[in-house]
Amino acid sequence: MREFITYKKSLEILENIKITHSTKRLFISDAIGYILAKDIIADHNSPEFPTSGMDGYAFKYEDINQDFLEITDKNPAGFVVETNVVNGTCIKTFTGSLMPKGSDTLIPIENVEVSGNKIKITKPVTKGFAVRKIGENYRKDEILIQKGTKIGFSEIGVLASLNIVQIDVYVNPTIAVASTGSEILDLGVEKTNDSQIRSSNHLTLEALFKSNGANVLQMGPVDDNLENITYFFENSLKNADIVVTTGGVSVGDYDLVQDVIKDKLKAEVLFHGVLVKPGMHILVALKDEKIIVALPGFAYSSTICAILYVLPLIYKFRNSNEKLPFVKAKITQDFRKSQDKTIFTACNVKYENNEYVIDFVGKKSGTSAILTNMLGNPALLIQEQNSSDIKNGDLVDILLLNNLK
Ligand SMILES: Nc1nc2c(c(=O)[nH]1)N[C@H]1C(S)=C(S)[C@@H](COP(=O)(O)OP(=O)(O)OC[C@H]3O[C@@H](n4cnc5c(N)ncnc54)[C@H](O)[C@@H]3O)O[C@H]1N2
Ligand code: MOO
Repeated sequence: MREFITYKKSLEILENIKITHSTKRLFISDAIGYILAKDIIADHNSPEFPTSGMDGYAFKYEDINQDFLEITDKNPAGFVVETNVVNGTCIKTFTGSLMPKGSDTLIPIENVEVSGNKIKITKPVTKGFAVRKIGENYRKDEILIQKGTKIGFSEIGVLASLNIVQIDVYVNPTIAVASTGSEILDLGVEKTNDSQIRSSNHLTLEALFKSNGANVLQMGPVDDNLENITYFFENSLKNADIVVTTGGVSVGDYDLVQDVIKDKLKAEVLFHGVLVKPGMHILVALKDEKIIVALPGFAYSSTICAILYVLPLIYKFRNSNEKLPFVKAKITQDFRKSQDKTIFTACNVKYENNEYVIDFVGKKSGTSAILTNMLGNPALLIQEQNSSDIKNGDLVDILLLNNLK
């Protein structure tokens, strides 16, 4: 009989798996979604010089009460004006232009009357008005983006403003994915008997892993015999960091995946069986520093276990500060604790009045085959192994699923 470990213990084992990280250099626009491998530090102030934030006239604030100021020059953005501002004068200056030497304040065009080459200030401003100070945006030597950050649009903008063309990122893991089972058919393959079903698992997992930053080698449904499954593993272990399968890990006569992992590959099994629902038959093993995650065949079970176990491995390979989005939520009905396991139940989630609220409207109950329960705006209600029944209005733990799509 296999020994089933607690969910907590299984996470500790996963946490202790050692991973060697590697990095590569990418052009910034190609790095979207990757994890930064080195801090980004500003090598200059931004702006480097006092810069105008509006269109108007640069002048000395001490002249604010003068009847008129003489316009002595024009100062378009992209040029450096030679003329200095002296008392009694101003220089027409535009948004993005450097403030001319001698000036300290900008009076917007809306605040003056112009006659000939003179302006009269009709609506005064405070000293330094509309002048962007040196370092307003960032200061030289400031750490602007920390190692471990996921690169998105705002990071790309900051990198471009620093004139950084390429950055070092962590290499994303490659995951080989396959589904097993003699009853499962790939898309488009014709049914030859009533017990055959369409394989959804391999494609659900490909989507999940890709949306979370992994490269996927899609191996499709694998014919359910020892030879094919062994060949699949041997081949995939050469080309991937993680190999994920579905099916063939429980207690049936035809549960061949576990036999191949244990007897043919002689992989080091870290655990086979966790006190969770769904997914109690999950098997995690190591083979020559590669990680094997064999998930149960049921569609809901394999998806939940992939979220709980494979996504954290992806985060680990990416050396990122990403975490599964566990939050607290208010439940709107009583909910019984049905088994002595950590239980993950699909629910609907919404955010209202500053809190997450969950319900189970439209959710079907039955076996772990029901993947449609994860459509819409889903979350997972988490009931700890040693917890008791939940009461309407309680604050409960949930995992937000739409953040992972
Ligand atoms: N006597 C027992 N029977 C079962 C137990 C048990 O403890 N004792 N555990 C049950 C639980 S819980 C699960 S989960 C499943 C896990 O079994 P396997 O991992 O061996 O998976 P299969 O038997 O191959 O498939 C289970 C189920 O899922 C369907 N399936 C399989 N592959 C796919 C796919 N690619 N796409 C969609 N659906 C798939 C398959 O048709 C089966 O209905 O074992 C229970 N039995
Ligand atoms: O381990 Mo199964 O996934 O609970 O139905």
